[in-house]
Amino acid sequence: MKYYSLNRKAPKVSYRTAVINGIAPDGGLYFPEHLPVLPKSFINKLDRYSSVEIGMEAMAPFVHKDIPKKELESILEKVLDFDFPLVPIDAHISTLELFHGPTMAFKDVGARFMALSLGYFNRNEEKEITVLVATSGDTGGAVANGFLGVKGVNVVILYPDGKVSDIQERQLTTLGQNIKALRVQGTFDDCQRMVKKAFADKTLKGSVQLTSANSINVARWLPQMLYYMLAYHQKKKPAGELVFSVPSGNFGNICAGMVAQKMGLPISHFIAATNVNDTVPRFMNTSEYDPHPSTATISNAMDVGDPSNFVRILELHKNDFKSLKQNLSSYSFTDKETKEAMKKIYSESKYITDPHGAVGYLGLKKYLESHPDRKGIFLETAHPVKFLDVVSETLHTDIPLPPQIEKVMNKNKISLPISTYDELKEFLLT
Ligand SMILES: N[C@@H](CCOP(=O)(O)O)C(=O)O
Repeated sequence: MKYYSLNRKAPKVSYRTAVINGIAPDGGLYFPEHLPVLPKSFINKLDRYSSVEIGMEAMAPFVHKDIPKKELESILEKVLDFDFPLVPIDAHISTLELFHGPTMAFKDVGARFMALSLGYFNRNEEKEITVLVATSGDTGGAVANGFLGVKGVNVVILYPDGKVSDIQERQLTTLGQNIKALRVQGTFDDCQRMVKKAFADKTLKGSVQLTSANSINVARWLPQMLYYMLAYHQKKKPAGELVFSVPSGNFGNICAGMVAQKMGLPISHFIAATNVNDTVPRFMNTSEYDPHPSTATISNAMDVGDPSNFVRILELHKNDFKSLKQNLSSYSFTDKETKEAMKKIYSESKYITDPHGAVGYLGLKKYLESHPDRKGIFLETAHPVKFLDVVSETLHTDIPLPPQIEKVMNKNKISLPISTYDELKEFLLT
C-alpha cells in the first residue's frame, strides 16, 4: 500500500514514511492509493470475530509490510484493550460509547495506534522526533497519554487558552516527562494553522524532525474505522444497513467511517452533526467551501472552523458533490438546542450524554424525521465527566469521577503561553 498526497505534488510513500512525515512535503494530506474490499464472508460475520481479529483484517492492508503481522497484532491488543458498548436509547436509536479508554474520548484508539507505530519505527533510531499536535480539547489528552515515555519522541501540544474544559486541560498539562503544552492566545484554528506552518517551514525542518499526531496523520486517522466495524460486531444478525451520526469537528472520525463503508461495511448514510461551527453543513447546502473563524461552544472539541479532513471526504467521493450528497447529510445545532437534547435524553431514557454526543443525537433525530424507516447510531465521543460543569448544571446530577480522571485532578497544570508562530518556532528550536 502506498500513500499519495492530496496536493499531488509529492512522491508516493509507504505507511512508515507517511506516519513519520505526518503531512506530505507539498503540504497535502496523505491518502491510501486504494481501499481494500473486505470479503463479504468476513463482513457478514463480524459478530464471530474478536476486536483484535477485526483490527488485523482491517488495518493490515494499510500498514502493509512496514509492521510485521505479529507486531501489528500486539499493537492492536494494546490499543483495543477496552470496550466500545452499543447502548440502546429508544426503538430506533442507539449510541456507541467510545469513551472507555484511558482519557475517556474516542481519540485514544488512534493516538495509541500512532504512538505504538512510531515507537516501533523508532526502535533503533538515535535521532529524536517531535510530535506536534493542535487540540480543541480531546486530542491533546489522548496524545499525551499515548506518547508518554515513548523513547525518542517529544510531544508538543498546542491548545486554545481558556477554550478547553478544566479536565481536558489537566489531561494535557499534567503529565510532564516528554510531554509539553503550549497555551495559545487564539482559537483551535490558530493552533492548527501554526502546526501546518511549522511543517512548511524549511529552516525548522532542517533542525527538528517533525510529525503530526492530529488526524491528518494516517496512523491517527485510519484506525478510527474500527469503531464502525465494532458497532456491527455487537449487532445480532442480520444487522442490516445502518445510519451513523458523528459529532464532527476536524472530520477525521466520520471520514474513517466512510473508509470502512468503501471497504464493504453496509452503512447506508452518514450524518455529520456539528455545533455552530458549521462550515460543512453550509457547504452541503451551497457547495461553497467557505470556512469561518471558529466560535467557542459547550461542545468545544468540535470548535473547528476549517476541518482538515474534509478534503479526504471529497476525495473519497471523487470530488463529486452529487455522490457526496447521497452519502452525507450535515446539520448544525446551537448550545441551547444541545442542552435541551441532553435534558430530553436524560428524562426519557435516563442516559447522560456529553454535549458532543447530544449534538450527534440531534443530527440523527433530524435525519430520521424524513427517514422514519431507518435505524441509526450516534457516536458518544467523550465521557460526560469531561464536561462536568455543563453536564451537572444542565442535568442537575452529579457524576462520580472515574479513576482515569481522578488521577489528574490534584496535579499541577504546566503550560507556556504563546501568541505567535515565531514563539512556537523558538520553542521548538531550543
Ligand atoms: N476535535 C479535536 C480537534 C483535532 O482533531 P484531530 O482528530 O484532527 O486531532 C480535539 O479534540 O482536539
